[in-house]
Amino acid sequence: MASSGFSWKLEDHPKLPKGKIVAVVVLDGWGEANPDRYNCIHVAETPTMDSLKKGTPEKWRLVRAHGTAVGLPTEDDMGNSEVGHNALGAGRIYAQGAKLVDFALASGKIYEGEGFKYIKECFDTGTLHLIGLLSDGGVHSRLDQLQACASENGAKRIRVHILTDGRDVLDGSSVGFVETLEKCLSDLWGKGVDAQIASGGGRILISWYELYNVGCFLQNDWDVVKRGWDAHVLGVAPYKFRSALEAVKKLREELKTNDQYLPPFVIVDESGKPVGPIVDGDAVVTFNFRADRMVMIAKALEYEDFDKFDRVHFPKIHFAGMLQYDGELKLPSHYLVSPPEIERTSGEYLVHNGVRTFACSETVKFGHVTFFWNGNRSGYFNPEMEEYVEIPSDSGITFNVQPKMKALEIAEKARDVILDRKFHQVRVNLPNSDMVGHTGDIEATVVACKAADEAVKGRPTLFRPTHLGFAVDYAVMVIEGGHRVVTIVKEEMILDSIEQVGGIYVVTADHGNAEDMVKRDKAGQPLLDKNGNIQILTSHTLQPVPIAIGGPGLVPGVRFRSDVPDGGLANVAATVMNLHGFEAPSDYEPSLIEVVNK
Ligand SMILES: O=C(O)[C@H](O)COP(=O)(O)O
Ligand SMILES: [Mn+2]
Ligand SMILES: [Mn+2]
Repeated sequence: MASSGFSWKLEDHPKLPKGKIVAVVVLDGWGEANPDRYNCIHVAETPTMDSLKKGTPEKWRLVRAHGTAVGLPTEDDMGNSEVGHNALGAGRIYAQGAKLVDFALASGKIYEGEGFKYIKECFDTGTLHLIGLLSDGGVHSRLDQLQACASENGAKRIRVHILTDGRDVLDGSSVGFVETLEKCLSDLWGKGVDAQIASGGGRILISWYELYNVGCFLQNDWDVVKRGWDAHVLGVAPYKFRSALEAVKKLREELKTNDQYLPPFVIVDESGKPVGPIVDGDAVVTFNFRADRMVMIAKALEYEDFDKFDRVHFPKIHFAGMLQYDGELKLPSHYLVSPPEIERTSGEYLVHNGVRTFACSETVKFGHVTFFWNGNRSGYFNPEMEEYVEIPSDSGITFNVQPKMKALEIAEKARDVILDRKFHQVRVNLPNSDMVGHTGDIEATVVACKAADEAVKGRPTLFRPTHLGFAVDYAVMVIEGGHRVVTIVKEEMILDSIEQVGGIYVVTADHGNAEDMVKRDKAGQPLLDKNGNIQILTSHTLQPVPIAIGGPGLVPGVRFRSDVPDGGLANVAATVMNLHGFEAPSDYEPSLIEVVNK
């Protein structure tokens, strides 16, 4: 590094001071869209975010959070947490997994790589198994890429193990995807390839997150992965069908469940035998390009020593990921396409320049605000300068049941850390609008948006005198009618504490979700299904997201520039570096702010 003249040292910003406490708040799945009844952010009471918007255009603006602005193939690609947090933290736009796989397939390079050669060694005598999310959502995987991988690769026997989506795509779309895939596999029969779907189940029931290990408490649901293992690898599941189409149709109808939550099933032959368990000598490819829902199953498929659950049988296979999912762990060790090499992220620079950083979210978004933020890198850059805290998420429920999730706990943690003044950057992700938006429950999503908004700033709450013991520091006594005494306890949250320490805040989001909960036609009108019901949109959106800056530590004259109208999430890193008193590296996307004389 030194010989190339590279240095981690950042230039001082000519006008902005160092040492301010900067709160960076990411509202997950919080976009800006026209106000109507399906815009849960609009319907919810969100006084904090509404008041920030009043700072338009100097202190509040919109930034692009989808498509090419975050390294996705086209402008029809919605944003997602991985690419959104990558852009926020890395300050540059990297071609992301979806795009890299497209390139590799189009150029044929995928078949020349080490990963493909490795799995090909099994093709003469073994089966090629493809495991992943059956979807055209483009967030974790894409159906057209799966089809391309299944076709003309030289394998003589192929078994596909599907996870049905219903989250990045409409619920019920699994049926059409299975039809398309079955057609593609039956075309292969014509070419002498024995190809069929062998097992499946809903993505939430058999694939789960790994949350990246920084030595904190990790809450991974290995039972969920075991259900996937049993179905895909052992061929054991509570439901058996002769075809995948029958499976998804019947399970949806009979259990009244949706694609996300279909129980595990296996496909059996006429004698009731599973058609595609994974056995010694087989090749396995997990075809998701995105890591988080594949890392745990990848560990189970790869590690000789494994104690998370009883695998019953650990077949000797050649296993490759579509991408390498964790560069630190080198997991999997074989992969078809190299992942984006995201380096010199803002987090790493800031730590090298003396900025102490704290990051926090609850389990379901903890990896987003750490691993994804840091360019898909697990662990600390410097444990002496950083602390990452994971608040355990509720488990075993869908988040519409508890839409407030852990927003308050995350905000309280951030508040305490800000008031402690030990860290310069306090970064949080508030998951509510995204996680509850994904359930498609509009009423619960409204509650979720309100909860996230309250966590950003704080809320006044009425308590009777008997409750005076609680948070009394922030209490205000109010005399009503000369008799009744009511105590208004101000629950202080992130922006209040920034106010107290003279700090700065940056409030933004990683992509849209809760601001639009209905599928629309080209004119923007809600689409109805054949029964006249609106089609609920559980996915992210193509909408831009807000970014607001403020706080007493902001030098007068700081405002959003007007010459970066197309600014996107990747412009946020340079902005935050400026607010810490540094110029961003020259190859970063430009900062969104300027300082004018006041
Ligand atoms: O995995 C999921 O939950 C969704 O497909 C994407 O959501 P995220 O990008 O917000 O994590
Ligand atoms: Mn997200
Ligand atoms: Mn999401």
